[in-house]
Amino acid sequence: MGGTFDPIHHGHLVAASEVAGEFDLDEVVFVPTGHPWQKAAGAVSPAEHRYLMTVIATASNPRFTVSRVDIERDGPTFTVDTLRDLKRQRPEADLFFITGADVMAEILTWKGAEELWELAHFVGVTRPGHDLAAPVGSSGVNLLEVPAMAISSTDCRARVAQHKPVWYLVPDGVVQYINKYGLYLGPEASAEAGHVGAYPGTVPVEAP
Ligand SMILES: Nc1ncnc2c1ncn2[C@@H]1O[C@H](COP(=O)(O)OP(=O)(O)OP(=O)(O)O)[C@@H](O)[C@H]1O
Ligand SMILES: O=C(O)c1ccc[n+]([C@@H]2O[C@H](COP(=O)([O-])O)[C@@H](O)[C@H]2O)c1
Repeated sequence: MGGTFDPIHHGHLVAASEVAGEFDLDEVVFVPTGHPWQKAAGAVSPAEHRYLMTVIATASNPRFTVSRVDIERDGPTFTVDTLRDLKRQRPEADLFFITGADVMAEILTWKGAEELWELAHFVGVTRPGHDLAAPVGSSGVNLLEVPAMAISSTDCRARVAQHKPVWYLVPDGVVQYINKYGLYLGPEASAEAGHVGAYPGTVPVEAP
């Protein structure tokens, strides 16, 4: 499952768990993006924070792992590269790529979209507020209804910035990580609050 995970939340985890159960997957690899070029013109937290929050969130599930392939590759993150890297690392694996309905609707705009269907089975899951459909011209795409989790990373970031709780929207360890590093407060509020490790700023998203 690829994502920016800024931060990872229970919508991601429920989607991954449901797909793993439905398709009897041996492993779900969470792949935090390096440079998510289609994210809104704003900014994305440093990859190491997003990676570590993903590790914390998935640590208790023996079938969940986290890959650094996208954060270690320079340049914009393209799923065609992600899938090739994962296939190189696991030549015997039958790959599935999990997306929510919003992302499924965008796949035809991705780099090398026409090749993607041969590299993995795509599984689109329902997400509140979005219609779920297989992209025109795709092949081998599965659609799955999962328990509705009206949670987004955007909303979690906004809640933290407004000093509202994110308990139970994200795993407890992720709440504590966000507080420890003063994420999503903005650099000034974070420094004033004297958080461990100065807030390292944000990384502008660059289009390819
Ligand atoms: N609540 C949810 N239910 C189902 N799928 C989800 C949910 N939230 C995210 N996803 C899916 O998880 C993947 C990674 O999403 P991402 O990390 O961009 O989270 P997000 O909540 O959409 O973030 P943001 O609000 O910053 O855009 C995408 O395929 C997305 O569709
Ligand atoms: O390959 C692309 O061009 C492409 C464009 C946008 C998003 N993706 C992938 O879609 C997944 C979800 O991305 P995001 O930005 O919604 O967190 C993640 O794995 C991204 O790398 C991929």
